[in-house]
Amino acid sequence: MAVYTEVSDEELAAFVRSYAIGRVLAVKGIAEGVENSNFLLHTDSGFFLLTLYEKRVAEADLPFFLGLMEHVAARGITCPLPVKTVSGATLGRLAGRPAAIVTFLDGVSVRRPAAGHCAEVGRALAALHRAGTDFPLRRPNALSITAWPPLLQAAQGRADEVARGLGERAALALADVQQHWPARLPQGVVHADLFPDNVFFIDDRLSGLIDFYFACNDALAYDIAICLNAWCFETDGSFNVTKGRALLAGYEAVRPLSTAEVDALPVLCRGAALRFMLTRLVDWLNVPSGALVKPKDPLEYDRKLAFHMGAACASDYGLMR
Ligand SMILES: Nc1ncnc2c1ncn2[C@@H]1O[C@H](COP(=O)(O)OP(=O)(O)O)[C@@H](O)[C@H]1O
Ligand SMILES: N[C@@H](CCOP(=O)(O)O)C(=O)O
Repeated sequence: MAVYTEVSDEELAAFVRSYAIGRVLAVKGIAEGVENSNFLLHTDSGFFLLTLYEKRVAEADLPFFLGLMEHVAARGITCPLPVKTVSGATLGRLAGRPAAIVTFLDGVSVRRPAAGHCAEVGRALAALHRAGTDFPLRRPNALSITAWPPLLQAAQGRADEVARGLGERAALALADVQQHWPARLPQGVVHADLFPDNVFFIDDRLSGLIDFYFACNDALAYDIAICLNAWCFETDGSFNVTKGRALLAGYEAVRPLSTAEVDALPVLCRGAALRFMLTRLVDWLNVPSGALVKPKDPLEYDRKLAFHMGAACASDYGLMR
């Protein structure tokens, strides 16, 4: 469970009084997630999601995240909407942390995505990219390629405690992506964390997207690479090319890829795998004492990275040209 910050009943009641959503009837820490403290809030007006923003979320970035949700929702993307206080603010402070209340989204995330789910995610990702086109705020990717060397440095000394050779594999992958990283791909607002736990379905139809707290400006195709990694591998570590094909076809039905994006797909997948391996590794080695959190497995992404290091072209991911 990700609850890093505890909130007293008195503090919560006072915080909720600044909104026009009635009294708190119940509150419950949420069992998923690793980044922020999340609570399901039941009030006289219904259900809401209360988030206290933790270490990786810079307070200065919150207007970008909350504004983006409002912006894309107004353009047809189903996602949580920030609830405003009676004085019109979307952001407050609770238990010493920046905090916001957003609307509750119906649906459930899928644990074992099928090709049909991957196709829906591809379409939704492209629709999100289109919806973000005219978003006026900017946020550079704080976890882009320039952030990976310090992450590796922070973990390298202890990486082999997790698996033998892990530090060396990461260093080799980093050198490789640094050498081949594409410079001028189409840019825009990317979600940057569209994992299965951040996509809801109802009756196998995609019903909404959540967790915009890594969103930023970056190469749009990098977001596709993140999704190929998160959606198209099997639990035995193999890449499912049928799922890859479905995701990419879903994406291209809404936003066709340029030749440069197609060509860059393998290195983008390597970079995306390395990024999540490194953040998971750093988190794995630094679980805050007393936090109710289950860190995610860095070795899952070590295995994905190994697949990508052997993949040469976009057809290895199911993209035919
Ligand atoms: N708006 C929402 N509506 C319904 N459930 C939500 C909403 N936001 C988050 N959740 C639930 O809370 C969990 C954790 O949220 P998430 O934003 O992924 O946390 P974190 O950013 O801390 O990792 C999600 O997996 C989902 O179950
Ligand atoms: N998706 C990331 C970690 C961020 O977790 P989320 O719950 O905010 O999606 C990972 O799997 O490493």
